[in-house]
Amino acid sequence: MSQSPQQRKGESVGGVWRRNYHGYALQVPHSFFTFPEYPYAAAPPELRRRAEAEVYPTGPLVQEYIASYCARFRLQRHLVLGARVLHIGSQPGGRWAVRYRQLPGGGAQLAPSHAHASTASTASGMAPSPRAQPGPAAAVAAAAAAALGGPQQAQQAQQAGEAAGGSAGVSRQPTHADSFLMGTQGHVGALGEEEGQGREVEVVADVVVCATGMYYTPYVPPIPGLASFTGPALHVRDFPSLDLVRGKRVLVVGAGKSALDAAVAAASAAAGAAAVTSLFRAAHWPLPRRVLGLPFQRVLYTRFAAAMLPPYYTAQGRPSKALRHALLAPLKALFWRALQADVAARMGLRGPLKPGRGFVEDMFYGGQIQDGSWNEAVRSGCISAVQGHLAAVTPGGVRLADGRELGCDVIIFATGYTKDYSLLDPDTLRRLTAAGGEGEGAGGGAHAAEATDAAGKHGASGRKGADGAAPGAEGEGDGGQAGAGRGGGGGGRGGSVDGDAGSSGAGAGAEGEGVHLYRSMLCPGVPNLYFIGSEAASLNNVLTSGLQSLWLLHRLTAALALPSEQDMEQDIAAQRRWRRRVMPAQRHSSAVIILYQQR
Ligand SMILES: NC(=O)C1=CN([C@@H]2O[C@H](COP(=O)(O)OP(=O)(O)OC[C@H]3O[C@@H](n4cnc5c(N)ncnc54)[C@H](OP(=O)(O)O)[C@@H]3O)[C@@H](O)[C@H]2O)C=CC1
Ligand SMILES: O=C(O)C(=O)Cc1c[nH]c2ccccc12
Repeated sequence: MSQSPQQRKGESVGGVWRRNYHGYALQVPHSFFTFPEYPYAAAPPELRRRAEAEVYPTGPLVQEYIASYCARFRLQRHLVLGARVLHIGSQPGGRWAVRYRQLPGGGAQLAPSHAHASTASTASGMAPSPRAQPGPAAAVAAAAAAALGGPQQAQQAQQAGEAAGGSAGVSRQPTHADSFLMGTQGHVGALGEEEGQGREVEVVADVVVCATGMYYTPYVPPIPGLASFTGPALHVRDFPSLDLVRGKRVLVVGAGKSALDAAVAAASAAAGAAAVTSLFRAAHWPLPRRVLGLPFQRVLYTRFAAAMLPPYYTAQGRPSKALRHALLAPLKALFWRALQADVAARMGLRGPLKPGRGFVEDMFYGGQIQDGSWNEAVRSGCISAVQGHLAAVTPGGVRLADGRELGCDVIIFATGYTKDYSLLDPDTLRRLTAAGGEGEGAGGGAHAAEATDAAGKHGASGRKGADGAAPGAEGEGDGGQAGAGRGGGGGGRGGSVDGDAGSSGAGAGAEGEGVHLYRSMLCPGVPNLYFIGSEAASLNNVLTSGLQSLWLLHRLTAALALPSEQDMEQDIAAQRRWRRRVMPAQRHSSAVIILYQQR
């Protein structure tokens, strides 16, 4: 099996917006993907003009916007570029020792004396330190920027002449970093070949903020025979150029946003592919840009939509809320049925293209805005849509569970992302995965069911809950999930698929339903470690990260006191029970906020 093409670029900020699949673009209007303190109207005229012309901007434009944001708030001063974090270990006194490798050509070194805002070092983010206060706008802004993508942010400005290191020696920097924001160079996949090179550096930080993103570490299911495939097999994130598919029979695995977009790109006339097949195990509800005669956001980004949801976990045990929701149940069912009917009609969803789950339950997978191109391409025969379960890869294609064989020359796995917190020391990792209490017959706070196990449950839930308003009606079954600590299934590291299941294992539970945190941001019993963006999926991620940054700012300036550890544990446990009842089990279910963002 051949390697996927690697795209090597200079460093810059932007995470997933810096490089992704061919033709990727923002699925929401750019006004919903904007730092509150930096509307497009405040951007330089050239960027502003281009954004005005693109309500749904292309990925590179979003990346430029993020870079422009960094320039505006002069965040370069706080960035360490081309730094690959190797280990984050807790130290006595609640501090963290962060060890990283400064990659050759990897940009600027940490220069504490030049740092203006006093911030603590992070794996790939930053946080204001309690000691000397940065201007809130800059601090919050920087943290929000860090939350945008993968491990991550860098800025070209400091790059010149910094062919850092070259030798593999270990240097111990000053033991206390005043302030910096750390980022690796591009995707992890691009770094593998540099393993063993560069200078190792260790710094001690008061606070670590993990802002490594929800969608950074590619997930490729462990499929037998993958290594025997003769053509390229890659994760969708490594599909930046149509050259890969010219004249080829292309198989795209998955039915999420990336999968449908990649299939449309591969089936375009410009790509000149010989054939394109979308293979998926279950269809998801597409969300058209207009629903019920209105722009989608006028319907779904509202308190009305929030009121139509199953009650939030905080309503548990409150009779008045329970009564209100019981009274509203018929209206909720009606509303979601009307919405589903409208979407199904608008997008021509029939047969296997019509999702079995109700709209609300399905949104817990992440949701996706579609402009109808994929459905149109399927209708016109440019894409063949095949529903089935991938059982094995053969040298010339794939075999499905029902025995069908599909021949193909290229496989694009648009099978989503996982988390990898294996940089954290084992004790911290154990605490993270145990948050909210262990037990309940499910093997700990973070399950380690593989996606396929989770699919078993999805399959079982099948066509129930079609009214979408009461997905909880399926009961609390945790069946099929067991045993924390399985790290399998995270192949695809190195940018291509090597079939080496388990190579990137998250170590403890990130293959299951994720880590359950207090307010999606911290783990009781693990002081000075915060998560921004990497454990929260909403329908407005920049805003969510921005709000989390503000919260953190108040927390670190001691303006905000936390509840007791016991109360936080109880809150996490209540939330986890509710999630298991209301949401389908999947890799990100501990982090899903989605439509509840309005509450
Ligand atoms: N422009 C934008 O703003 C974009 C935003 N996004 C967002 O990023 C997030 C991630 O999207 P995406 O990259 O599409 O990933 P998703 O996780 O949403 O989708 C992964 C897909 O892979 C399938 N899959 C996973 N494991 C297996 C397996 N073992 N066998 C078969 N199929 C499997 C899933 O199937 P199943 O559903 O059955 O589990 C699903 O169809 C989403 O929230 C999306 O909205 C993504 C792209 C662009
Ligand atoms: O803020 C973003 O990055 C988003 O695109 C959020 C998002 C994820 N899934 C969605 C489904 C419908 C609308 C927005 C989103």
